[in-house]
Amino acid sequence: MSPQLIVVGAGLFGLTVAREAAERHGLHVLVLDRRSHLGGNAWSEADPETGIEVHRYGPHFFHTNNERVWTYLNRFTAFTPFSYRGQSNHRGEIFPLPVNLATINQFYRAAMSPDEARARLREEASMYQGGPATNFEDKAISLIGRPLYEAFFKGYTTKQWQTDLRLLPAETLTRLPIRYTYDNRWFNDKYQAQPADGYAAWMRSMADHPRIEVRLGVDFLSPTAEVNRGVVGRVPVVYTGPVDEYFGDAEGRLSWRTLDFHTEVHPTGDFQGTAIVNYADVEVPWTRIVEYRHVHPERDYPADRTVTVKEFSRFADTPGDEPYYPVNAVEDRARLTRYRARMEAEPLVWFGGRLGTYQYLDMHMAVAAALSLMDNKLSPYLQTQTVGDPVAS
Ligand SMILES: O=c1ccn([C@@H]2O[C@H](COP(=O)(O)OP(=O)(O)O[C@H]3O[C@@H]([C@H](O)CO)[C@H](O)[C@H]3O)[C@@H](O)[C@H]2O)c(=O)[nH]1
Repeated sequence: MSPQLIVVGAGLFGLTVAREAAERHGLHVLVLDRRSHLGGNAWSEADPETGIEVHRYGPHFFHTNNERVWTYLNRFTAFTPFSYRGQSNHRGEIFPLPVNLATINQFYRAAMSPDEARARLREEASMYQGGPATNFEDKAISLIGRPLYEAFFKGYTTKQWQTDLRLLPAETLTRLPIRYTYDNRWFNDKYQAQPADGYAAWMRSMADHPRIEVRLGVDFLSPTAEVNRGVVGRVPVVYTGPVDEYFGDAEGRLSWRTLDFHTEVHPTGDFQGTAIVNYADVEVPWTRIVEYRHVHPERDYPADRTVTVKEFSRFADTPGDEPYYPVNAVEDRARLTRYRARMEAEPLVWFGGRLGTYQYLDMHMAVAAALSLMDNKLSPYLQTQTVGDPVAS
């Protein structure tokens, strides 16, 4: 096949673009990924000892309000309903999260009504006397007051980000709802579900098209790769790898958090009774324990064994570290502005996805952004151009 579009990165953004280009425009699309599997960080596989599906790069819970994204993805996988409900271990006691009426009442040893709880948190929050709350700490204190912030957010976020919490953006906090009901679903979205046959099957189904060729283990940025950046300017490229790496760190390294995982198999059918328990206190070195069997209660998993994964967060500063979370501290934002100018000037290259745009994208956001790139930029371009100069395959 002679590629007419090259997609670098086989994550959800890249696969959506590839599929759309193949279907809408009949293009031959070459998808490259330096990893040995599809799906980016959404990849999952069966634990060899128990058969339980484990998300290799940490838990992925699909959720969206976007009808178009939901309808689109249902072409590639069936979904089973799954609403993630959070729990947090604070000083040896389990509290429901995100902060809701049960959390507030348990924390204050009270039986407040929704109105009473609102009034109580308003009173706590009124202690905040600063200016506009634009950073994580100020935002948290101005919303829920210092006691709840210090119990459930300060220690956890310090462990997760290891950055001064006054330098983290407020949006990191506002990913989580605060509710005055007993609802502890993590997300508000209309659709909350898991791919019925797992993430690997979903990703393979997206890539399964006669005009899409996938080559794994190919690093587009390596000059010795069989297809590499030498094609830039001749063939349209959608690049979803790290943007700073693409430009040789010319504007400085963007900071990322990475995760280390500690997997254990236990001789019991249920280790913690739920999919995730967060550990709020800074003295506990891990951020959370994930027990994957609870993500698929409908499956026939072993009754006498279960697998858990402890997560530890740190800066991605060693070669080979996987970038997970853009830290997005003040100096990162300045660097990103300069990278954006370079991205604009790069001929025939469209940047996308979490790594390519340095954005904290959930799965549905990656798909929506890919569809939007097709609608607003790539499709208009492809309709007016003769796509030529196929690269040797
Ligand atoms: O106990 C907690 C939990 C969270 N925070 C802070 O809130 C930030 C946002 O939380 P969240 O988006 O859930 O967490 P994370 O960034 O780790 O996202 C990963 O988790 C899943 C999913 O959200 C379920 O957990 C998602 O798919 C992943 O990207 C968080 O960064 C903390 O700063 C807290 O303080 N205490």
